[in-house]
Amino acid sequence: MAELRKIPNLDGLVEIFPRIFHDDRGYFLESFREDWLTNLGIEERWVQDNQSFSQKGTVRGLHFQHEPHAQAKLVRVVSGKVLDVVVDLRKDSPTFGKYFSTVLDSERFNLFYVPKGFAHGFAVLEDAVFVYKCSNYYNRESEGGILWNDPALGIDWGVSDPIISEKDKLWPSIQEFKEQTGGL
Ligand SMILES: Cc1cn([C@H]2C[C@H](O)[C@@H](COP(=O)(O)OP(=O)(O)O[C@H]3O[C@@H](C)C(=O)[C@@H](O)[C@H]3O)O2)c(=O)[nH]c1=O
Repeated sequence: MAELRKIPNLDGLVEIFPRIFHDDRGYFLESFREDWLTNLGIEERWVQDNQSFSQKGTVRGLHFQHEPHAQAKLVRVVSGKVLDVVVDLRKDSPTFGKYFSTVLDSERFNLFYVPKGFAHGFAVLEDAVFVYKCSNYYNRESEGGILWNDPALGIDWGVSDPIISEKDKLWPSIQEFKEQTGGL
């Protein structure tokens, strides 16, 4: 059985630690079970799987999609190690603007469930193949983000001077985001 852990103080986030079976051949694990989440009352319809590779020292994020294309995500690595980061952008959330980070690695193969309403990103601590399920299709026009290194977020990414896309250098601060949208 996998171990499920709700993240205290940030409602809606769940970390999942699958049971890993090692033997002479290698290892086996269940990398997805719908009932992990439905047992917690979380219903998602996963419609898209994504995979990316990133070199050590990369940061991707912090991303979300606006409604009606908002996405919940179920993220993990298949190789390497990342620091996965989410920021609560839910309009009426008492924890709006708060972040949570957790290490995802290919020893524990832990997964992280990120509901709609959060910005998501990760810093690559060891070259990583990152895979994730999404509950809505990619929609370029609905892409949004906030600036990964906005001092107001206070995120310790564990990398300095990262490899980062031009797009990700230009997202607004959380203050600008809040003024422009009020939240997700
Ligand atoms: C995310 C995505 C990108 N693309 C294309 C657009 C672009 O040409 C190329 C690379 O896109 P990006 O630079 O946005 O990729 P990336 O920075 O890896 O974007 C991802 O970052 C992480 C942190 C997330 O949370 C994801 O939801 C997603 O936003 O792939 C798709 O075709 N489908 C998709 O679902």
